[in-house]
Amino acid sequence: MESSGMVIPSAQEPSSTSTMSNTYPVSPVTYGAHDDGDAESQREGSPSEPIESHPVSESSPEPDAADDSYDGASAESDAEDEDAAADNSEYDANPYSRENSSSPHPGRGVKRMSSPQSETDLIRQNPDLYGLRRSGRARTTRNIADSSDSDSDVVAPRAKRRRKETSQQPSKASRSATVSSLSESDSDEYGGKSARASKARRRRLQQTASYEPSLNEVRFSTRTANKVSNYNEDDEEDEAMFEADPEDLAPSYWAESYAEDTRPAVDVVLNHRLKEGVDPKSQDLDRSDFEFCIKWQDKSHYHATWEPNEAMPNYRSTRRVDNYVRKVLNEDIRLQYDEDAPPEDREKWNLDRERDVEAIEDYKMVERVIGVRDGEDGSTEYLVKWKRLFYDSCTWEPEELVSEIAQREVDRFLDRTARQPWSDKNETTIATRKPFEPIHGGTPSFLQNGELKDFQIKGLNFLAFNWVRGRNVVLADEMGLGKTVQTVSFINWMRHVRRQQGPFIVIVPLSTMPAWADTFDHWTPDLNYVVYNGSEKARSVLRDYELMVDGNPKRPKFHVLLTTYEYAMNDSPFLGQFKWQFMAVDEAHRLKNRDSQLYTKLFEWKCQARLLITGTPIQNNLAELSALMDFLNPGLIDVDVDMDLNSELASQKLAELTDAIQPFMLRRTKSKVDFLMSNWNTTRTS
Ligand SMILES: Nc1ncnc2c1ncn2[C@@H]1O[C@H](COP(=O)(O)OP(=O)(O)OP(=O)(O)O)[C@@H](O)[C@H]1O
Repeated sequence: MESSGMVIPSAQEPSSTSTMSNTYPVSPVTYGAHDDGDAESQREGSPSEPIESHPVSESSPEPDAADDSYDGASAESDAEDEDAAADNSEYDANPYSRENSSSPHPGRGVKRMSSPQSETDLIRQNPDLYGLRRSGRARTTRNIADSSDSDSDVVAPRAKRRRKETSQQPSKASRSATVSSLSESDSDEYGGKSARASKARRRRLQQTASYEPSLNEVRFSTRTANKVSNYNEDDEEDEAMFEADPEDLAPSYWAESYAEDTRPAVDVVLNHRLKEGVDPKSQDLDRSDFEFCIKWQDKSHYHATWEPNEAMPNYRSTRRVDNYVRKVLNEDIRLQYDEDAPPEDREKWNLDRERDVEAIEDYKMVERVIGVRDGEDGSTEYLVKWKRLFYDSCTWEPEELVSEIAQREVDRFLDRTARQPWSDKNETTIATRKPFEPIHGGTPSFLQNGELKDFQIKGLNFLAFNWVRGRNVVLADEMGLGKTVQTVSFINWMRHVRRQQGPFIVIVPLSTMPAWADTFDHWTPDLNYVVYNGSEKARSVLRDYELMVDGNPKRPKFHVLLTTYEYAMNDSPFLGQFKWQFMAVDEAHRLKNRDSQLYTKLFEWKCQARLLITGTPIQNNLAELSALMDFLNPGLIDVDVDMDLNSELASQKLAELTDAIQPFMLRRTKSKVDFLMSNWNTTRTS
């Protein structure tokens, strides 16, 4: 048992919606498989209807080890047509669909990055559409908050100048974008002072994460971003906030008069409470009646302490406390005691505070132990990654403490260190792999906490069958049918049945990253996956501690690296050093342009097996289809991208093309698998 419960801070990415063209019939072509196929039968390439007149169709995915093809074809249902048409109308109706790039690379021709706020709006307003029509499954368990370090710097000496600089970057509001409806719904709901304070509260609390403007970093968390506040942060209009705190200034500022100040420095004020004995009904409360929960600079949230107001002279950077008092405490007092304060303001304020406090408790929980060293006094120290914080917030902590609060994570770390992934070379090499043996008899034991549906086991068999054959495929099930679950199952099949321990890489859009992490956590808790994201500093910590033994990419120490397109492209020189056993690309229609940077970079990586995952395998034209097919199996399928779709021969040619593609693509629709969402709940055991 190695990892669990990863938190997903991540990079904010450009919108993934694509520009539609009319070079191809509007209805997306679908390839699919009946879910009711005979377990032993297998049909190879039965012709289907022409692509332009009908969605193409389906086959039984039941594998047969003796055959070279896993599936056959037949016409997809009319229902599929309707789904497709509905999808397209959605597309056309959405303004973002035409404006934003399908390529995450910002520098390409007509393509451009959406503003982060637009991205946020798009996610929130169109959860299905974002990421090109993923399912409507709830993705609200984790949300995005920015990870800019400017939060904690805002009252620092050079804050004013910095702020001007950062205004050249994507706006701070943009960086604070969140997919949570909660985070945005209140913008107009409450006015006046409390609204401004509320806005400030929504800014993040996490401290001092270094910010990478180029990646426009954001954070996923298990809670809404607006639960995370930085009470030390300023309102835009509050210029006084930018005055330098002399205590924060660099030593050189004071030249000769400087003497080292060793007092502890306030990093963030996390909370406040009335001192013991103070009457809460008192009408003239002020800051002297309160204690403040202080997170100290260079220390984790775990070591935050309660300090009375009169203790502040003992500390540095207390301007942050002043700011907190002005912006949070005073507002809190006003809302609690002013009878004229609107009740809805008070209610919202209290809810926000509760959420903030909950979030802070998470920051005190050990998510992973990632390193060990001898401390200065010879005692052992562990490097701790804290829950919901990026890797650049890792801190070295004494062994006694970590053992006391997270012995399980210590054990997991030691276990990972002692048993590095090892793969069976006979299975790694395609020529020496054992024949395929389909999974029968229900959910395999290498999956935990749930039961796969029959059609998902067939999907798993489809992936496994083709892997054994050395063929790369597309999993194109309709949204919500469990493509993520099937892919995660397949990865664990490789590990447990074929003794392949990676490294595997899963490249996904930002919006689906939390769902991926949840799926790994839930179904394969024995698998060590690492979420590769965060600022340059965070990724540097990741590289130093989580990925390789002795810095050697030939000796990976993780099973799966989960990342986004942005990081994959940005860190391609590093990530391209690994010899990937398997690469899965989610929302893979992003690879429809073979000239895009994402396509060319991923294509260059050494990778033995590839899987494309998409609910909309073919959208516009044959060139896109050709690009996808060549990404998987270069040169294997000859797609005539210049085909005249109006010619007499078009139907026949398209039917032939359909046959050629069919073995490489599995698509089922909800109507075909008799899909009932409520079934999930009854089958899950936890
Ligand atoms: N066998 C199962 N048992 C319980 N829950 C399941 C099962 N299969 C899928 N789910 C749940 O259904 C939801 C959708 O699954 P998943 O995300 O894997 O689908 P998907 O095809 O990848 O969807 P999308 O195209 O929207 O990404 C998830 O919440 C997942 O946990």
